[in-house]
Amino acid sequence: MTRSILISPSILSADFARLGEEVRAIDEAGCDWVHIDVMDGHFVPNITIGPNVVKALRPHTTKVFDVHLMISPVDQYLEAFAAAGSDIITVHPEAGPHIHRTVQHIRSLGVKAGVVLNPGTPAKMLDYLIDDVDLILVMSVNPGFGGQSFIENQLRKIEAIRKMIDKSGRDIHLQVDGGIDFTTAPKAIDAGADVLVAGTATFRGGPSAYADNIRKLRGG
Ligand SMILES: O=C(CO)[C@@H](O)[C@H](O)COP(=O)(O)O
Ligand SMILES: [Fe+2]
Repeated sequence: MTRSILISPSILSADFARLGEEVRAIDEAGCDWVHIDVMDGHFVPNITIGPNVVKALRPHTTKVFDVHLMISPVDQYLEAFAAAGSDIITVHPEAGPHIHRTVQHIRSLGVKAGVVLNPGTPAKMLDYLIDDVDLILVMSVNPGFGGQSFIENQLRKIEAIRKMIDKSGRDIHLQVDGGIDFTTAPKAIDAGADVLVAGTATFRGGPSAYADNIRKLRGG
């Protein structure tokens, strides 16, 4: 089955001094979504950006803002990220006491809800969430940093989740994040992913290379 592949560049690898320009450059280069990694130095050992930056970037593109929250506790920040212009908010089950309630909360804000599985988290935990999410994200690195190596055994998890999604009959995106490059992208696609997050592989080579990088990641 051929499904269309979406590319969501992680702006973690962009030039932070020129973030607005970088977002416009990946938009013009043909990205589908913009992946925004939010880290708090507590849930993960790195600190990135908050809702004010998301809001400041919003006028630079009309593309989907795919916001990956790596903050704990997460619930108290959902309103701010929704109001800042997020289209999808993706949360880790370990980032709050009640993942099902968190997902319902995100949807109540008029935003699509994603759930993300760390490399050590089994697909099984989706059994009672799959009916309530719009996106499932498989981390193919441990969260916290760009530029890490793809963990190959996550391909089995992607395959298993693809079967769960197809069986559910629901329209759910299956996203993969971490170590996606021109070699690992086709493996993730073959396993059943339809949204690829790529930071290092999109931004490598500077703005003149973005369009080519995105096209190659998509398999073109
Ligand atoms: O969420 C994360 C890391 O925690 C990712 O979105 C990375 O930022 C992806 O970077 P690359 O592995 O593509 O460089
Ligand atoms: Fe991410």
